[in-house]
Amino acid sequence: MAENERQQRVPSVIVDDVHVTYLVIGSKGGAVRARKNDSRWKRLLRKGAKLSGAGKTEIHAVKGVSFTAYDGEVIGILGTNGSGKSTLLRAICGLQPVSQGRVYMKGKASLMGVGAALMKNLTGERNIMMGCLAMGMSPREVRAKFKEIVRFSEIGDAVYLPMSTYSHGMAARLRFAISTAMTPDVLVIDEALATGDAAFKQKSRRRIAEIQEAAGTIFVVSHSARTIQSMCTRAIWLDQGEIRMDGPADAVAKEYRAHMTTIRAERRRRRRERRARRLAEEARLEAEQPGT
Ligand SMILES: Nc1ncnc2c1ncn2[C@@H]1O[C@H](COP(=O)(O)OP(=O)(O)OP(=O)(O)O)[C@@H](O)[C@H]1O
Repeated sequence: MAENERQQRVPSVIVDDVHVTYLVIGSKGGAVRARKNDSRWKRLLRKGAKLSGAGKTEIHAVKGVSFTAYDGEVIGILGTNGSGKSTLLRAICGLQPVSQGRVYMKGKASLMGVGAALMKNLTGERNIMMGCLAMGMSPREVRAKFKEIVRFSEIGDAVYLPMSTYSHGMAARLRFAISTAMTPDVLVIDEALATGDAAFKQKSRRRIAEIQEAAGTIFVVSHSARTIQSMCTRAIWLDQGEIRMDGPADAVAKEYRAHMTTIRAERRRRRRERRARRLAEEARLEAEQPGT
């Protein structure tokens, strides 16, 4: 990239050597020892979790992540389950305390999928009010935006019904409409684009483009390299809490896909080997049976 182009870019988020460690409390030493033999816990331990005899488990979910995001960038965060994507984005939004490092932010971040803030037993109308207030809008601003939010979410009169009566798609559309009601400096979208029909996806992409044009920065989390490739200008691949690759979305998505293909082939190979071993063992036992 040319030096003057680099100088013109305006940083919106600086993530500086960020670590996030979860402390899970509530198991006694014996239970901890028992969990060491549990395959799920073995997986966690491989990812950096530490078991302590005092009934505490430390999960080092994000390990020294550093990068600078710029205005106008749409950054995809890629990674397998448990690689730390959501944790990192929650830390960027200030919703997750970091155990080390810092996040510097120009302006305000809005985490799309204000799921935590929305309440199922309240109507869509009340949730629009609460969700927008939580994002820092004034009651007057919310009232002014109300119709637009309902129109965008396509839920019609259901806005006056409790959210518990909504389909998954209706709830997801309302969340998207609320979280993009104002143009945030930094918009964080966690897996939300997977929901909704093709037309709504198209509409949400247009809205994202509008935010991008308003010189904001957008982060998109997805398991799908294809989504990241089609929507993002840049991608960061997280692997076990660390950055494995950071670069143009096309290049990162391509590498990630190749890596996943290798992993899947390796899993298939191991499954075949396990099956062959089991069949061989069964055949051996059968051959040892008296009278066979
Ligand atoms: N609230 C929590 N308490 C304890 N551990 C957590 C918590 N949230 C996440 N973790 C652990 O932190 C690690 C990273 O999780 P995170 O949800 O950030 O990953 P992810 O890449 O977003 O996963 P997914 O794609 O499955 O949503 C995982 O090992 C997970 O078990």
